[in-house]
Amino acid sequence: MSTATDNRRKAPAGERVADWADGRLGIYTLAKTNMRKIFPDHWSFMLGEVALYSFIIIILTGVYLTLFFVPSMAEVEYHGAYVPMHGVRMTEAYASTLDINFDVRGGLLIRQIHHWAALIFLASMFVHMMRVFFTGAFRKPREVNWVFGFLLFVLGMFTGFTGYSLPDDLLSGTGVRFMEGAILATPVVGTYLSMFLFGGEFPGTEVIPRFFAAHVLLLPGIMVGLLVAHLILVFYHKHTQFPGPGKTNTNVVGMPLLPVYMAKAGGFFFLVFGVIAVLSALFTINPIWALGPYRPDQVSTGAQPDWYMGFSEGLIRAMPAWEFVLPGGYTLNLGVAIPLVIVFPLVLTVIAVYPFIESWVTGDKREHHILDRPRNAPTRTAIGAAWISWYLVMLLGGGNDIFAIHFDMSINAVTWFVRIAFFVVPVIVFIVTKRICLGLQRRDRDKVLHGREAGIIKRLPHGEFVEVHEPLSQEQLHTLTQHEQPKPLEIGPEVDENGVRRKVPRSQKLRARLSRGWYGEGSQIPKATPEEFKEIQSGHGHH
Ligand code: HEM
Ligand code: HEM
Repeated sequence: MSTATDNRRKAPAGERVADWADGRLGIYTLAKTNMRKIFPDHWSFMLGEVALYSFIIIILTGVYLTLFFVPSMAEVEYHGAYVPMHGVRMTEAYASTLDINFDVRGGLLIRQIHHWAALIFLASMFVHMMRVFFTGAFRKPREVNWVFGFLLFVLGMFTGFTGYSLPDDLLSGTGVRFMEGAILATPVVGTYLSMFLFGGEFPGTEVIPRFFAAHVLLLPGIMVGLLVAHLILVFYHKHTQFPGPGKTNTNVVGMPLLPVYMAKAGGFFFLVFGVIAVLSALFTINPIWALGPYRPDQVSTGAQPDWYMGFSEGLIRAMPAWEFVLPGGYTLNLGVAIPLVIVFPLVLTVIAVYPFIESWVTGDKREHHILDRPRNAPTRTAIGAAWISWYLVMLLGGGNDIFAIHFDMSINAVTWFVRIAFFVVPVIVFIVTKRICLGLQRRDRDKVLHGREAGIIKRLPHGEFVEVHEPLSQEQLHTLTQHEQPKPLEIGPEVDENGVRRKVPRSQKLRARLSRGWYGEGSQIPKATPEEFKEIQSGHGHH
């Protein structure tokens, strides 16, 4: 007679491991609720993924660099593999970075991958942020996730800056000097802050070890925490989707996370890694051996920060060198304080709180899971475009010397152009973008009412030529007409029917005025009404 135990077939090994884990971690319930989670498909949703994958690549390569990099400002005489530097006195930080390039196996490639991945990481974050901005994906309930993302962007900038400074070469030292200047220009506390950061007079012997701790531990640690929170929120809110048939504020149309999305994401990771590796293998970045070690009394020509710091560099180069000595001998360096201590943080703050500003102006407190087509939010799109143009102008300002040399122009002419463009270009771009959006809305309206121009010309029996218009499909009609066209906020009459004045706070008046700019006449083209559509369809007014 056989026992019950003999009869029971042994479960496959994988299932047994899963059972074991489920008993302790509850993975079945977790997987059941999340594995079939739907992800909508659109190429622009891959931008966040590029940021994610380049961040992973940065961490992997960073760990390798940490094995060989020596974060010390102690002076040594170089005798490594790079002969032209033999006998030169330098810090251990610089010497160890030379060693990473010339003595460590794979060191140069890993260093290049780390640097290229950093540039792509910040660029992808920037473009991802623009995607979120232009489609209105930051609206309720995602405002907090916008703030998390914003913090990732700022921390990414500073992590990049501290990393860039670690090799202690002439270029990066010049960047640290720039930062010291900004700190010193801060009224009242500047000198104390600088002394605190550098552990005494610039450059001292402390800044590299301190930047190292911040670069490999503190800042990436905070970033990993924020990133986890960011992705949990993406999961929790579910992803937004572009308007289309069957897509509503209460559903998500797309592919399940497992297996489709996971397979795609895995492949995409290797694609991003591959592109960064090819870039790093082919194009030299930051050849510190050609720059030499940092010395405070030297600056090389054409010194440039990485692109994401170019905005602040432009601000400072365009600003006139205003400096006043106050009674009592206190120097106020407005030429540095205005751009770096006031304008730069102010710009960052406005970006951080933008979702709250917009919802205050529009009075829109509803949840949005369907994205805006940028043309249907002309004011927001125009603000975004104006901001990008402003950023580019400042980037040009940050490279004024490079432009002057390459285009054989006077550096003063470039600087004056940037000063004027700083005020003029964003205004022009704002107006032009808004008009383009309205033009596109008008085209949508025409397409809805009259169909798509087919490009086929027909001659009627009485001799008239007409162009054939093809009607749009139901899906296309839905996409072009699903958006709402809210009315601007009204504050109502200031005097009631009994002649009693109602006090309207100034902030409400400002809000109403801004709301008119957002939704009022001239900011949206009324979409075709069902009546207009029916009339055209029934044959009247057709051409
Ligand atoms: C370390 C940097 C970042 C990573 C790795 C990251 C990653 C992601 C990923 C993978 C998604 C989902 C897919 C997508 O929509 O692209 C996402 C969504 C989102 N991200 Fe980021 N992000 C980063 C930075 C930012 C920044 C700088 C912002 C804005 C300031 C931001 C705001 C958002 C918002 C609001 C969503 C939700 C969008 C939606 O549901 O449509 N993120 N992020
Ligand atoms: C957002 C994250 C990060 C960014 C944007 C970033 C960026 C950079 C940049 C631009 C450099 C200068 C590279 C060069 O010499 O050309 C650098 C250097 C360095 N990074 Fe990072 N990094 C990040 C995270 C990390 C992490 C997590 C680690 C370690 C676990 C790390 C370790 C290092 C080391 C040791 C160096 C100095 C060696 C060298 O300059 O080649 N980094 N980093």
